[in-house]
Amino acid sequence: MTVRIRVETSAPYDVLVGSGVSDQLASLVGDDVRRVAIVHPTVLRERAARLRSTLLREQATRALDVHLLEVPDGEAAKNAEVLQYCWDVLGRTGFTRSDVVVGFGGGATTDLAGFVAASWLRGVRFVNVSTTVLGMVDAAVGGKTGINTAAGKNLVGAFHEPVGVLCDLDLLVDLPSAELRSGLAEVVKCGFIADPSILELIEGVGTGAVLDPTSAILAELVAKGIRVKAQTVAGDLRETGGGAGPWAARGAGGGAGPWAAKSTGGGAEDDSGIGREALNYGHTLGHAIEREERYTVRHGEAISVGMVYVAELAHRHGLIDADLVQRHRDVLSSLSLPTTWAGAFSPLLAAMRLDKKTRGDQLRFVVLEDLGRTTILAGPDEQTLRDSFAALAAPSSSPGAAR
Ligand SMILES: NC(=O)c1ccc[n+]([C@@H]2O[C@H](COP(=O)([O-])OP(=O)(O)OC[C@H]3O[C@@H](n4cnc5c(N)ncnc54)[C@H](O)[C@@H]3O)[C@@H](O)[C@H]2O)c1
Ligand SMILES: O=C(O)C(=O)C[C@@H](O)[C@H](O)[C@H](O)COP(=O)(O)O
Ligand SMILES: [Zn+2]
Repeated sequence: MTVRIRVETSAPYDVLVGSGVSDQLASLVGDDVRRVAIVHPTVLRERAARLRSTLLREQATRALDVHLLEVPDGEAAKNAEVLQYCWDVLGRTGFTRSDVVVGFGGGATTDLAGFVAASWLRGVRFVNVSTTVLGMVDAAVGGKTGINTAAGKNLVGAFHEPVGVLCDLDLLVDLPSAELRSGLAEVVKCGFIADPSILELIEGVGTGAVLDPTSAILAELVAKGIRVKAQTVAGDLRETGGGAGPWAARGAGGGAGPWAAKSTGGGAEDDSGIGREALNYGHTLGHAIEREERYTVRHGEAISVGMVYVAELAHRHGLIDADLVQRHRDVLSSLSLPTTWAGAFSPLLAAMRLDKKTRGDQLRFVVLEDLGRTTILAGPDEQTLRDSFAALAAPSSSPGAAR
């Protein structure tokens, strides 16, 4: 069965989820296209060659050049050097504004490919064919593209939407289970910020089915995650805040300008809706962990820890009760995702200051004010930040062991 989810931004597009949907790439590439660049990681070399053959077969009646741009696996592709390599290939092959970039891989690959498409000739069409759970439920949808710099995660990029997204569930069978779990962290995020039925499903069925790449349960969770992402970005594509979307996120932003914090010194901002920033739940600390650990920690693992952190922070500000904090630990650890962290806080605090939600000197965190309802906590005091971090220590913590 193929599920079609519409992303209703100003240039709407569909996300297709199902077995074998990558065969539909030809229909998204368009008729006036002369060249296609498929950006893929090393691990998908053979599958990318197959994707190319299928595309050429479907378009056999006309001239089409399909170039394979192999990039390093994972986060090692999200840097200026690899970006430059992609630009060089596009230049050499005469890529024009009517040609198409295809991101074929996980979130790291589609973030890079999207930024290649956003920057080449100031913007060419692109399609994502996502191959990881994390990519399907999150990275491939919504048009955030970019790379890392030495200073931090995703610090250079652009909003540039794909013209379509294909989530081929057949591709998940080769995905290492640690990667699958990492992707589920973003699904759990969607459960806490917007759709608690996700949490109920995970809690109700047991992890066997959830972690089985061929299960109907996983397919359902992927579709639910995409719906949250699609509806959230539809209301606030460029993360300017507000736009009380269907998920009723509340907090900062809105009419008073996106960074008009309504309260300082650790207050929950209060306005008409936090819009897209809700999707950053757990990411302030999570991105800092990724950077400090030189990207040896998976994105989903880092944000798993980050979600427990902001749950602790919200609890210390009287926003949520201890049971809801514990629910974070329970659901994430049931998926063998990390909920503890050891190590120094100061470098993480320094990295968090470069988070994109920061305004001036004021750190801003996405927190829950209830299950399924987010707000922004602006400028919490440093002691509370440290106390919440201390709560991440494992019961018998030794440095480096509590992951
Ligand atoms: N743009 C966004 O909105 C957005 C949203 C969430 C995450 N992200 C970004 O996405 C990235 C994480 O994405 P990810 O978890 O997909 O990681 P990833 O792209 O690094 O992929 C994980 C690993 O799995 C390999 N892989 C990919 N597909 C495979 C398959 N089908 N079979 C076997 N191996 C496969 C990759 O080569 C890589 O080594 C991070 O850089 C994160 O910042 C972006
Ligand atoms: O789509 C969004 O918006 C998100 O915040 C989704 C996140 O899961 C994702 O990791 C995103 O790349 C983070 O964006 P950033 O702006 O904090 O770099
Ligand atoms: Zn993320």
